[in-house]
Amino acid sequence: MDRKIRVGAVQYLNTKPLIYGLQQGMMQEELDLVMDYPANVAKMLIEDQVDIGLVPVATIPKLKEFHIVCDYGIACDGEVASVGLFSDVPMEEISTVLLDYQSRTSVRLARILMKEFWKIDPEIIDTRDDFRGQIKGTTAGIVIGDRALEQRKDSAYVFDLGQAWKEMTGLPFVFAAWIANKKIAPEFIKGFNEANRYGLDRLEEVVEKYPYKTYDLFTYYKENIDYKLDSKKMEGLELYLKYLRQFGL
Ligand SMILES: C=C(O[C@@H]1C=C(C(=O)O)C=C[C@H]1O)C(=O)O
Repeated sequence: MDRKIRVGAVQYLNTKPLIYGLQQGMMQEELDLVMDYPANVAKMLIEDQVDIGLVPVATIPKLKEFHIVCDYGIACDGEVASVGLFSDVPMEEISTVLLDYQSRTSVRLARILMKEFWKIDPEIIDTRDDFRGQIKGTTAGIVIGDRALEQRKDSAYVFDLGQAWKEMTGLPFVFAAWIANKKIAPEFIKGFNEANRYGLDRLEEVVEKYPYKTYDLFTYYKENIDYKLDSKKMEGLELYLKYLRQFGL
């Protein structure tokens, strides 16, 4: 390709280590970076406004062509901390669940867990804009990203979706991966992997650059988010995609 590759990334804290190298100037001749929340990055990739996006994996079935172009993504093996079902009341008293408009993967994961694992059948409502103020009484909500790290302080009950998936399946879970909607040159992929690794190898610098008081970022980056997309993660991803087909999600 003789133009720059257009890359869409997510504006959450969990993405900072992956794009730190790019933001330090790596690959600046080869790519342009735009940032948005996950559902919008998915839309950009589907509509070909970007060539590669850090997109929710629930986008995969919506693409005519897809290639996972990086060894790193947003995944977990157990508690993820930033994706939860937040509630004032115990699980069995929840009447309504609001679904985060910024998410494509976790909202579908929540539907799977409610049916197969938690065995609850509340009213489910899609949201369009900030809805966190409505999480009260028997109305619970699925919240993702930095807003979920904040919501942990506001809700009496936090049901972690990474933890629930692990308990149900014994597997890790992949939320988002760098996915291209067309073939990308191997030299670009090699450089892109190195750029992703740059920040992961320098977490102290990343944390220093983006200080955050609400949640300990070392815990988040080292114990909650698990960035390497190894074969066990791919097994978790395959199983999730199978559930999406089974439930028509
Ligand atoms: C773990 C997270 O994964 C995110 C969850 C996504 C989704 O639900 O669609 C998409 C991208 C990821 O950034 C998070 O942001 O908290």
